[in-house]
Amino acid sequence: MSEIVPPEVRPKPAVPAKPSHVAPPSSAPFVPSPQGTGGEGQGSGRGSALLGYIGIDTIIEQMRKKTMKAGFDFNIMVVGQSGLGKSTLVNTLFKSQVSRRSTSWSRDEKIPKTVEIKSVSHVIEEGGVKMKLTVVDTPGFGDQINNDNCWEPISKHINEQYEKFLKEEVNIARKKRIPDTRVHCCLYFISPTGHSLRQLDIEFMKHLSRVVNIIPVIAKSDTLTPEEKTEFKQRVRKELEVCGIECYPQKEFDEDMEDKSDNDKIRETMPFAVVGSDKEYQVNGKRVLGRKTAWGVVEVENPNHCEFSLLRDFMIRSHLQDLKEVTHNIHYETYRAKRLNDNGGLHPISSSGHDTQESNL
Ligand SMILES: Nc1nc2c(ncn2[C@@H]2O[C@H](COP(=O)(O)OP(=O)(O)OP(=O)(O)O)[C@@H](O)[C@H]2O)c(=O)[nH]1
Repeated sequence: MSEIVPPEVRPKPAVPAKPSHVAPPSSAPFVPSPQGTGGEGQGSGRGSALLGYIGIDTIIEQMRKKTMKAGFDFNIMVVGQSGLGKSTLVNTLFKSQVSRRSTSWSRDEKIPKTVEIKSVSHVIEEGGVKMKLTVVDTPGFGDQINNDNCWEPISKHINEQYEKFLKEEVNIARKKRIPDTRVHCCLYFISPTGHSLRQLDIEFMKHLSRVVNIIPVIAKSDTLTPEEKTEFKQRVRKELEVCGIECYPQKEFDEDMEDKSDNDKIRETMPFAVVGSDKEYQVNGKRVLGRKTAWGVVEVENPNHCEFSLLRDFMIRSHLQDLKEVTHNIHYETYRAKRLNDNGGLHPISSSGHDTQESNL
């Protein structure tokens, strides 16, 4: 395949791009015939398998290379009362110390009585692909005596990231690649009470589901029996429906029937009943992540024990890109449209003739 040349110096292509396994073209220029048999009759002598070959099928490879070079950003926010296993689950998820435990934050520190938001970034590499994972933690959420409006600082933080992105976007000399600090996914930890959602859970999800992708999880599900778990999950789904709360993946954004059928299965499984642990144990000769109890090891990645692996596969393997797209195309777009609309739709020009958009956003 030909070398990548910046657009300014790139000559007009005489021969379309081809995969490397294709023999080099003859010196004759490529002239597509009306029948789509390019090169035919030009004395090229190429095999019939190459006739009409344009090279569209190399687009995926081109995109893969570009994306690999640029790398991925993925930002997860974890929200829930203290002690529900947020740090443990995030550590389990990426099998590395990616949550706040890896920073100077110490377990002995007193839990702050206000919601303080902290971000920690790590670069994870797998199979040559780099991903910058940022975990946004919200210690102190719901830990106050009066938890009214405790979702507000979280909502403010999410909107601030949209605002940052918007400011970069409307800049005349904008960066080639705008740093993305927007929250792509919010894991909301539900306490494993076995009863129902608390008012705080409902309030949080009601307000935040409109601005961010929420994935609810039942924390520490090893503390529930299988029957209790099933009933609790059903009750939570019903409550969410009654309250009109749409978690991710939202029905209205299913793109086609295949998408709908895949997402329906996920919606029927939610909220994921998870168990977290970053400790390994020997089970049947294999090392597994688990929680050792007096009755045996709860295997975190065993789907018969909990839904951690379902959550991981869903969030990382099947829906990571979609989480980012919904964030950009729906949540950010809604923020952007409202913000620019509030601003009169146009950037006001100051008396000096300068665009005042910076000061007005
Ligand atoms: N039974 C059980 N215990 C868990 C689970 N996950 C974490 N724990 C334990 O719960 C305690 C609190 O876990 P953390 O991960 O620190 O909880 P957190 O939500 O990050 O808590 P804060 O840091 O206070 O916000 C630790 O002792 C963990 O070992 C789980 O799935 N099941």
